[in-house]
Amino acid sequence: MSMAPDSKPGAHHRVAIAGVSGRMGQMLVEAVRDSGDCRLAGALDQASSPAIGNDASAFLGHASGVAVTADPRAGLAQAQVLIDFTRPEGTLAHLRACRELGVNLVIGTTGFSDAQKDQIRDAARDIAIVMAPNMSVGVNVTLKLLEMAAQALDTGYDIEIIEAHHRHKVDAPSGTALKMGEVIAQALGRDLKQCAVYAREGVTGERDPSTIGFSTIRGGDIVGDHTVLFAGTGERIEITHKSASRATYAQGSLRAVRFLAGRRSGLFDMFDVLGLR
Ligand SMILES: NC(=O)C1=CN([C@@H]2O[C@H](COP(=O)(O)OP(=O)(O)OC[C@H]3O[C@@H](n4cnc5c(N)ncnc54)[C@H](OP(=O)(O)O)[C@@H]3O)[C@@H](O)[C@H]2O)C=CC1
Ligand SMILES: O=C(O)C1=N[C@H](C(=O)O)C[C@H](O)C1
Repeated sequence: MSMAPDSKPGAHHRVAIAGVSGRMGQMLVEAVRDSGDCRLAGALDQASSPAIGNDASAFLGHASGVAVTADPRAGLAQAQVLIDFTRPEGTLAHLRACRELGVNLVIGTTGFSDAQKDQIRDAARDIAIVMAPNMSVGVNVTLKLLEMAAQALDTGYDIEIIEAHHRHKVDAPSGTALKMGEVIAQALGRDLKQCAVYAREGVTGERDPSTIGFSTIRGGDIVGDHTVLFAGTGERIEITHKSASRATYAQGSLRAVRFLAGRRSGLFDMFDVLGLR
């Protein structure tokens, strides 16, 4: 296996990655390695991870010269920006370290509570953050399509959001499905907290037309499928996005890194990064 250290003298975005041995972490290491303008500058994982102390790119048969550490200060020391795809409690620990050290943050993690989101909003007074439950261009364009569809189909259409993911996913519904619900609810002047229906069982009664329903499928290695169904009388419209590879999330994350360069504070999402607002 060839292990040539990666020097990239011209690269100017110094990127640390949290959850570096995870599905997204590994995809991000590869995307950074293959990019012309980013360089791996730190690699974080849990103290219990067998990867601690190893080179972060070893799984690619390549040496980045960056060892995986569980110490956020060590992992962030050389970084301008951290990309975090972990779990909410991990992201919040990294957020505190980023705030102390003035390191910007790209958050892909999903499953935050409202209180946890408030902590992120507060930290964005001191550092610049891009946070989005889905970094792919396709999903963010789909969100815009949903906004338009919801406005045009505001009466007479029942709205159901169906998502499918791999067997390892721990949160439900997916962050993307919830975001789709929020976008649709906002377009219709509804509050998702009041109108979301997350489960149905037994004698449910007839469907309340003001609700937005969610269905979750978990199985195998499904990367991520989302469908929004607008079911009317005599017709139905389905808007579907299917991910076949996590590379799209990684590429979107690198676009977020470039967007954050030179920004000192503020909370942004992929609509800002992609100019879709
Ligand atoms: N925004 C987007 O575009 C996308 C978002 N996601 C989200 O990203 C997150 C990660 O997904 P995925 O990569 O599939 O998950 P994985 O479980 O494959 O990876 C998570 C990584 O984070 C580490 N980790 C877990 N808990 C903590 C913690 N408390 N502190 C620090 N590190 C921790 C894990 O370590 P260990 O293995 O040792 O537990 C692992 O290295 C999920 O919330 C998912 O929904 C996923 C894809 C796209
Ligand atoms: O856990 C995943 O895999 C994914 N999570 C994100 C979500 O919860 O929406 C994005 C994508 O669907 C993959």
